[in-house]
Amino acid sequence: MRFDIITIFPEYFTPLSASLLGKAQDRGLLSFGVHDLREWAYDRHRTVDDTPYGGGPGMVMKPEPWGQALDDVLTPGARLVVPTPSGRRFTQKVAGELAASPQLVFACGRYEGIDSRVMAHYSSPSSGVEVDELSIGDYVLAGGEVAVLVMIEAVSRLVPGVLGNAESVSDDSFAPGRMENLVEGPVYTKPPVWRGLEVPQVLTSGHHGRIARWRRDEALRRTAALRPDLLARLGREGLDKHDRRL
Ligand SMILES: N#Cc1c(-c2ccc3cc[nH]c3c2)n[nH]c1N
Repeated sequence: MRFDIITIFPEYFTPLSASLLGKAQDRGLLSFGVHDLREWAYDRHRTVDDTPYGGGPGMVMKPEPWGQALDDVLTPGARLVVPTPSGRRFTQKVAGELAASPQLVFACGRYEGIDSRVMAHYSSPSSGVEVDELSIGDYVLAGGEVAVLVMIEAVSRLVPGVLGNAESVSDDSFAPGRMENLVEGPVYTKPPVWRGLEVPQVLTSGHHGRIARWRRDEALRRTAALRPDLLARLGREGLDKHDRRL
């Protein structure tokens, strides 16, 4: 899977060569291209912003450099992802959708955002590109770079082979299927007792059925306590007969 990022702050993306993502690149599972938008700003000062039409505070990113950059970077079948506080919520389900794309191109806005004609241009059916304006949450950042790091990490770990055999995405919080609309329960490792606190006995019982049941019960309890909004979404069809006993 190919990720391309267009930004005026390429240095934000040096972490991509670290840890999980670095190893996945070395194994040829993922590839990244980080591009400085100013390479497509041809005036002497490499200008990428200007004052907003209609007045108002701040600056808006000019369409011309973005058009040149995206024309060069996008390939057929790519998805263009534009982080914005006004976008569709980025969720585990959306991450799964994006993970199916051969190429994701991320447009990192700054200032008051990117001239809206850029998204309109690439949203037209003739462009052959799918455009997703996405938000990682209801708070305001200074630009799209941090949001892109979040999305890349969430999407990359869903690409087959990126996670080791020991790790699984199917039991993740929010994972489609049995964990959709649920958060994970508590986790434990050695020592069996720490500062007087013991590991729940069921986890050392070796009884896999009981362990699976306990984990689901704990996931339901934690979801009810921490994310009742998700539990409401789960609805009765998402609960099995045992769950309803809780
Ligand atoms: N995704 C996302 C965002 C942003 C965001 C994204 C792009 C720009 C460009 C200028 N300011 C931005 C804020 N703020 N909060 C979110 N959840």
